[in-house]
Amino acid sequence: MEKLDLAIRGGSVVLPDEVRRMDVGIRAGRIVKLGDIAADEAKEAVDARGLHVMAGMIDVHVHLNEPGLGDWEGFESGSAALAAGGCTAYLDMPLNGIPPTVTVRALERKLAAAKGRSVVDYGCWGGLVPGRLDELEPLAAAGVVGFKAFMSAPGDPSEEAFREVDDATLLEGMKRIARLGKVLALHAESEPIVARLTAEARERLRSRPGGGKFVGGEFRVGTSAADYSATRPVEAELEAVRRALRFARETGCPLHFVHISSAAAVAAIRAAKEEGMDVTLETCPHYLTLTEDDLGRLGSVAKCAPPLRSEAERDRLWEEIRAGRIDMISSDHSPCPTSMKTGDLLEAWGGISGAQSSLELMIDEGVGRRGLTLPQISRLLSSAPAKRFGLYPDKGEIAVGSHADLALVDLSAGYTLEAGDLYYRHKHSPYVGRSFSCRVAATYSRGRLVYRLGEGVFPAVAEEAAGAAGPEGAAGAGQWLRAGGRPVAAPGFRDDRAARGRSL
Ligand SMILES: NC(=O)NC(NC(N)=O)C(=O)[O-]
Ligand SMILES: [Zn+2]
Ligand SMILES: [Zn+2]
Repeated sequence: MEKLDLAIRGGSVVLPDEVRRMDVGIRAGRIVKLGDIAADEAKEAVDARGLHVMAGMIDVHVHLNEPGLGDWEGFESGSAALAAGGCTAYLDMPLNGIPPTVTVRALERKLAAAKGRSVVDYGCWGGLVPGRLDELEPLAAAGVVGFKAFMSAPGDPSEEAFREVDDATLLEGMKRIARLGKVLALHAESEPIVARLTAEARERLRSRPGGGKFVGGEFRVGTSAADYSATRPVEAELEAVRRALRFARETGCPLHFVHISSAAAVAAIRAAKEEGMDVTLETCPHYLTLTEDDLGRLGSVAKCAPPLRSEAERDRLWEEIRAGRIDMISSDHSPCPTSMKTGDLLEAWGGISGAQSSLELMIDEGVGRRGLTLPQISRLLSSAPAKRFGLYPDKGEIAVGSHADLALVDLSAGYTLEAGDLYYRHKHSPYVGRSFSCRVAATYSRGRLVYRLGEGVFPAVAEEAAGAAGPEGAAGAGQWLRAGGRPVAAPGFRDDRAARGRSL
């Protein structure tokens, strides 16, 4: 019998329904054995006693900004941060690179930028934007995992940047994406509501030259956290979610709602699921661990859209998680130069740098304080994303036959996150200064050590790096996860369109 390449011994392995002490045997990048492994069975062994062994997180929502905006983030720094956070695969959004991924040519440029430079595996979203409907089919054929549309303005107003959809584009896009068998991911906030409230907030700011206003007896200059949040109320999210669900009901388009921030939106989506619609949703660690008060305290480093909400809303989202009504967790890592995170809250970049902290936050808060189990966390971070986006059974669970994509987590290694711990190109994050009760100790991608605490990120072994080095010299062995075929329908989806006589 050929020897195992690696045995990870003595860890507590997080399986779909239980946590069990066992060894994990790896050969040729896959898990080939779960159970006791003798010392001479493997070429190499890692002592994982005292650690939990989890399936690597699959982050379905990150913005790595290449090509074009590599000075914001890039495949090397972004994927290194993900690896250090226990993430072994990610799906890159069609913005904020230049050009955005809305044509096959742009996808090719993105893939060229990523090739040999990502530490872990990655897939790519294509974009649904006005005027580019005919690009959907070629993009699907080229292997995008699905399409993403913004229902509100994405923040970069420049000519060549990604544009939000109008309703006609959204409706026609859904018809076509349904025919292509892909999922449409939506940033759901109502542009009419947000644009009007933002214009009014700007007007108020201008009419207070050099001045400010009294907030709770305290004189403040500029936009407060409450002012900013009021420009993007829960109603704006709910209206967009409802409209998108209505269009999806008409067109049969599978939907995935990104970064849902309110229990009301979760409830609307749940009702659609109960109707049998093919729809899923994600929320992000920041909506579960931070509130509007943190935005007030931290400033624009914690600015995002939809905005951080109240403590009550955060607690309701945890209830939704506990009840199994939130399908998955993504980071929505939306980095930028730190200089864009200064100035007035209304004008600062909207987006949180969080890719490195998702798994630790979910364990720290979810398991440590909210009574969730590790298998529940693992479903949210790994198996649900893998199943929804066609990566299962290669990825998403610890099972014989799966890729050896693993995060080794120390549940008793408390630490305080410092800016210097971050692998992002720009070392800001609302979690700097936060104390965590656990820490990722090591990450394996297809059986290859890509991160070890205290040692750092290992982009690739020398042979793999040869010929694959990017412009900056470092190389990553992460592979492009080219999508093919139909994704798996959302849990509970009943394909009774034919029975209802609906024509697409
Ligand atoms: N242009 C962006 O990257 N926006 C992102 N920004 C956030 N979420 O604040 C997003 O996903 O909407
Ligand atoms: Zn968004
Ligand atoms: Zn995003």
